[in-house]
Amino acid sequence: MATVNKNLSDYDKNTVPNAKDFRFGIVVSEWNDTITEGLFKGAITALLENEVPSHHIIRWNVPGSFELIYGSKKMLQTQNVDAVIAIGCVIQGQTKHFDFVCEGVTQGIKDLNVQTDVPVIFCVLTDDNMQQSIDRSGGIHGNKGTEAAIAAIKMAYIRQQASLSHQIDNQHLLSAGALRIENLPLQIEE
Ligand SMILES: Nc1c(NC[C@H](O)[C@H](O)[C@H](O)CO)[nH]c(=O)[nH]c1=O
Ligand SMILES: CC(=O)[C@@H](O)COP(=O)(O)O
Repeated sequence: MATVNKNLSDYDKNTVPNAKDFRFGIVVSEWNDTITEGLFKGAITALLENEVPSHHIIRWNVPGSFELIYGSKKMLQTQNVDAVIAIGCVIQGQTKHFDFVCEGVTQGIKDLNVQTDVPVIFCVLTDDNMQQSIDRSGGIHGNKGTEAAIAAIKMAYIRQQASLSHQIDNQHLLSAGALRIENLPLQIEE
């Protein structure tokens, strides 16, 4: 389904987990800042509407979308966040640079999701022209920042539940008598 058939700001509040204890990092590209500020507004509004305390949200700015990769990596490495939202807007110019920036930031953020334990949400517009970006950052097609914030809450919840499940599994094993190998007395053969 293309964006034209779906308003990016629409979501069912009943499907959004309780987010009041989660902390979020938001990394914002300064390229096309009229658009990225609109995306940020959509994201911060959705987080606050879902009871995320304002002091649980940390924002960093980076020069362009390509720097979202490093900025998001340092955000999740140094700040105690449950998810990161990477906000950018890449618009086709006269050269193939658009293709390389879009591919680079896409692969870079994918790599962060594979290699780290904190979900990084891809809130990067990759548009043919400024009007498409306006339409998707609070215009007729809604706000991708809103969509990204809801995704961030849902992924933070999945991360939390996965961690709890892992702890329960371990606790179950220990309580069922599966002692840790390092606690067993070692019998040294003479
Ligand atoms: N043309 C756009 C860029 N280009 C800049 C790169 O993202 C990067 O900052 C530069 O190559 C230095 O590493 N960035 C955008 O976010 N949007 C564009 O339309
Ligand atoms: C996405 C870009 O880097 C692009 O907007 C830069 O414009 P140009 O391809 O005309 O140099």
